[in-house]
Amino acid sequence: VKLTGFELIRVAMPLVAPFRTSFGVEHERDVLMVRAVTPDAHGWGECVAMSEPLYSSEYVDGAADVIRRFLAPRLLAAGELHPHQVCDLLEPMKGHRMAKAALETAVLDAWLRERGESFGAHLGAVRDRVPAGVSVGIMDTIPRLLDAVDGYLAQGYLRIKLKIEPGWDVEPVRAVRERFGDELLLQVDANAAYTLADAATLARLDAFDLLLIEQPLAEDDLRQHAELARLVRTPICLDESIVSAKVAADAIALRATRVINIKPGRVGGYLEARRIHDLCQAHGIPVWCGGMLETGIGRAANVALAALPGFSLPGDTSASDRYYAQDITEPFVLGPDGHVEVPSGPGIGIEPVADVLRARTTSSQWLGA
Ligand SMILES: O=C(O)CCC(=O)N[C@@H](C(=O)O)c1ccccc1
Repeated sequence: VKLTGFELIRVAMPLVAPFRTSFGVEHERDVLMVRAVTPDAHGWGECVAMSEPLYSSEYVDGAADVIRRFLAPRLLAAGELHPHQVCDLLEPMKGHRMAKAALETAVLDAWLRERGESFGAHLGAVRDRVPAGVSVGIMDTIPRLLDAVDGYLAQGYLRIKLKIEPGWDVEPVRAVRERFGDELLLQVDANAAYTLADAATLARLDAFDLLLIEQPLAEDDLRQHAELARLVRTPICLDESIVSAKVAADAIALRATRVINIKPGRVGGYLEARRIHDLCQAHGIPVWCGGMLETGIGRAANVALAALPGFSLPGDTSASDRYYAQDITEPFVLGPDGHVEVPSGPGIGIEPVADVLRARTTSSQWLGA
């Protein structure tokens, strides 16, 4: 593609309800969107960085700054470039994977729209709809948690993921398992809130036939997760730790993980996400698509990724109304079978609704070639 420039757009996205995890409560997302413009098309990328560096070291103002000052100029200086060259062009700049992912996705989306090829087709999707799981935050009381889970199951979600943290783990999980029965696909996400000293507590979760325990220990605790995996029967799934295919290979070799949550923003983009998918398939490691409360822009690309053959577990590819009363795009909805449809149009196959984007935009900046 021949890039004429990038537009950085910040949008304010109020959440339908506060979303509480082990690192805090979110009421609104301040989302950085990247629009890549070429003479014949434009493409979209959503940066998944949060407002504060709580999930990882990245945060939305930092992502905008590193794109403005260091990353976009390199791509604009390249003139003509293939989307598959973006990660090599940006490699000299260390880290900032969520910022890089947004740029690569926008360039890839523009290139695909020019060619009339869908994101799913390009990545190797084998399905036109994917099973939807839902992430349930930490609640004030167990009755409130049970009501929330009941509501999501009534909407048709096929898998429940419960956020846990020390003090909110065994009892809430027991209550959900007892209330909704043994058939319910149930997993937990600790967001790195535990240490090896908590192994006995985490082992008590083995009683509830969970699909997996997600990221119980710190992001850089690969060896410790391998040790925990010998003390706990439930499969360990890594999220924050898996920042690249290289680290995924180490985690698999160390037996630190038996399932991997793939988040394109965390690993630097959808092309690296596909490399991790391919690596995991080679090792018989199931993967699923994680979520970062994306708007319909990021959601569209995630749903396409979740349609690849190795994505054998429902992902956090919920409907738009899980987080937003009004999405920036036409909303993703849950079908009667608890699945979400993979967009089939060129590129990510969806566009922001112009007047919603305008109404939600808090700032925009043009970075010209
Ligand atoms: O459904 C979604 O998009 C969110 C799923 C979810 O729980 N995301 C968690 C996570 O740790 O995976 C998260 C929430 C907020 C910020 C970062 C991460």
